[in-house]
Amino acid sequence: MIVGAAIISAGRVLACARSAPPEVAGMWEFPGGKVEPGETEQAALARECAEELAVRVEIGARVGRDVRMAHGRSVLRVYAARLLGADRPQPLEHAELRWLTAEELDTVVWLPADAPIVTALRPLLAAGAV
Ligand SMILES: Nc1nc2c([nH]c(=O)n2[C@H]2C[C@H](O)[C@@H](COP(=O)(O)OP(=O)(O)OP(=O)(O)O)O2)c(=O)[nH]1
Repeated sequence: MIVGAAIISAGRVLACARSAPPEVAGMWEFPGGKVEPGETEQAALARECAEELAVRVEIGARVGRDVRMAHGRSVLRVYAARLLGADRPQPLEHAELRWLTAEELDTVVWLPADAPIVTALRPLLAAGAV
């Protein structure tokens, strides 16, 4: 299971450009990663957001459906999240971070598996529902 966090603040979602591996460097994703054995999905997201962005997050509702990845062995699941305190994301592992409005979601090239998530996120973001 791969989990991702759609971190939302003031009507924008945080998009992160991968720095590696070369095949996907420069493509955009939600911060996150593999859930480790014995870890809840929420704990995995909190850990990954701390490692990748140096922020604390509160995890909310699921966004979109589970997406089976190309090789069929893992699944991508994304949750809405919000920043805690005055924490501000830093690109500790990513090439670049951008805050995107609903209208700007298509201005970056997302990893292919993220397409249905982005489609589900767009109306939620536009309506201020997340
Ligand atoms: N984090 C994240 N990974 C995604 C997204 N979409 C997508 O296809 N993936 C894929 C890319 C990778 O093959 C995999 C997650 O890898 P990762 O490198 O972020 O995970 P990780 O930190 O746990 O991995 P590792 O370096 O410890 O092996 O899921 C997304 O939106 N967020």
